[in-house]
Amino acid sequence: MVVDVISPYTVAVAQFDEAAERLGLSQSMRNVLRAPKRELIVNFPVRLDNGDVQMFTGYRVQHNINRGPAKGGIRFSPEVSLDEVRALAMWMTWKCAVVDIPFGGAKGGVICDPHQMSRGELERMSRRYATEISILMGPNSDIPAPDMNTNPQVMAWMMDTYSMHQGYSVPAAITGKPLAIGGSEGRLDATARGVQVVTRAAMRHLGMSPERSSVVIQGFGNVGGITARLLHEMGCKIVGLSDISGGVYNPQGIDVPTAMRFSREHGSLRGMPGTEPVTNRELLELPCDILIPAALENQLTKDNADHVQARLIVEAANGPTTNEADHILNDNGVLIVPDILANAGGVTVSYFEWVQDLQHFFWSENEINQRLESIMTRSFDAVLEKSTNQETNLRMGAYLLAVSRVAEATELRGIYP
Ligand SMILES: NC(=O)C1=CN([C@@H]2O[C@H](COP(=O)(O)OP(=O)(O)OC[C@H]3O[C@@H](n4cnc5c(N)ncnc54)[C@H](O)[C@@H]3O)[C@@H](O)[C@H]2O)C=CC1
Ligand SMILES: O=C(O)CCC(=O)C(=O)O
Repeated sequence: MVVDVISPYTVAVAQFDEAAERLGLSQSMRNVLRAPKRELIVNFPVRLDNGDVQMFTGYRVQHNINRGPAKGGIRFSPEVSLDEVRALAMWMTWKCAVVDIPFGGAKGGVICDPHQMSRGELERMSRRYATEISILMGPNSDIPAPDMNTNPQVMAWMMDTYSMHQGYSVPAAITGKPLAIGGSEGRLDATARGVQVVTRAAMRHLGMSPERSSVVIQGFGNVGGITARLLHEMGCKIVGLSDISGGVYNPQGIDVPTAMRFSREHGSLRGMPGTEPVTNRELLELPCDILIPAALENQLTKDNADHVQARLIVEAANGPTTNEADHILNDNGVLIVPDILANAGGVTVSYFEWVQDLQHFFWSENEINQRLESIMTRSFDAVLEKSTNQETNLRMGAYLLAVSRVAEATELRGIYP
């Protein structure tokens, strides 16, 4: 059997090209905005617990820094590749522009399996990776944050390593840190809270009510798990959940706090009592009103898009839908809230964290959540208005807004001759 390998960067570039065409951008501007500005590949040694030394490969890609310092998370996974990091960096550029925060786009990653590493090995790898990319990092140049399989502890090690090299603490060099060292209230929940805000807005647009809406969520980590909790609290019926080990389904509804406890105690959702096991593939095709992919890229493809039963998809993950699937879903009348808008709550509160670190003055959780809600609501409304005026879908509406903002900054700076 021939398996299609879908390049996330090809998906990202095709999305950009369509927006550039609709905006009528000059070929020069397209060339500037399409190309990643900097790509750093690092191979570095880490001592394992058994005394051996293993070489790891990591990346940091800055796609565009015309609107501000490069910003974006760090992913630890065996699947990390330069192509993936490049795509994720490009999506960060448009994401920061959609919500209109003064950052450019970047992303980083290390090829590794953190679930097979001890805490000591993970710390040594995180610190060495931070050292390797410290030539790019800095509060005015490039500010990493968490992404898949990284968390506040990894950010703390990276911040400490960067600060050791400077000779003083530089909390604003990284976001998503623990509160005790300059983290922000609300950052842990921020991506999911943003997903909740746009899901509610999209439901209102479609005339759906939480009490009569069923939800399936793929991925039960920082983004998927907290999104499940928030939508459950909002009154939605969560009927399907999954993690890397597979999915669980109950058409009568899953009690999310119980699922969280079960997952914590057993290491996965597999075997949760009162649920039926499903594969991650089957999960995406379950009967439901709202589908929220919150794990990986390329989950909705030409092979399964026609089988999706949801009428609303909210892309909590980055790049979960291929371009072919996007066309099929649009043709089938499914409303898709695109990743660059849907999951922008995380980077928005990262922006708040950076601002608080720079001014050494911290805000309450209430202030953070209110500001986040206001930015996400304003951005959703702007994207909806743009897509309505331009007679296009929400993804293209978001791209038209984002790309035109980055193009305007580029034009004003006179970056190309
Ligand atoms: N953490 C953040 O602040 C942000 C994350 N995102 C995106 O959200 C997505 C999830 O990230 P996090 O929740 O932070 O990661 P995480 O590491 O906390 O959780 C990832 C979840 O996905 C599951 N998973 C991994 N591989 C899978 C597979 N092949 N099939 C099904 N499930 C699988 C894992 O078991 C876990 O439940 C990623 O696409 C990430 O780029 C987007 C914006 C911000
Ligand atoms: O919080 C940030 O700076 C970036 C989070 C991230 O990696 C993302 O939005 O995909």
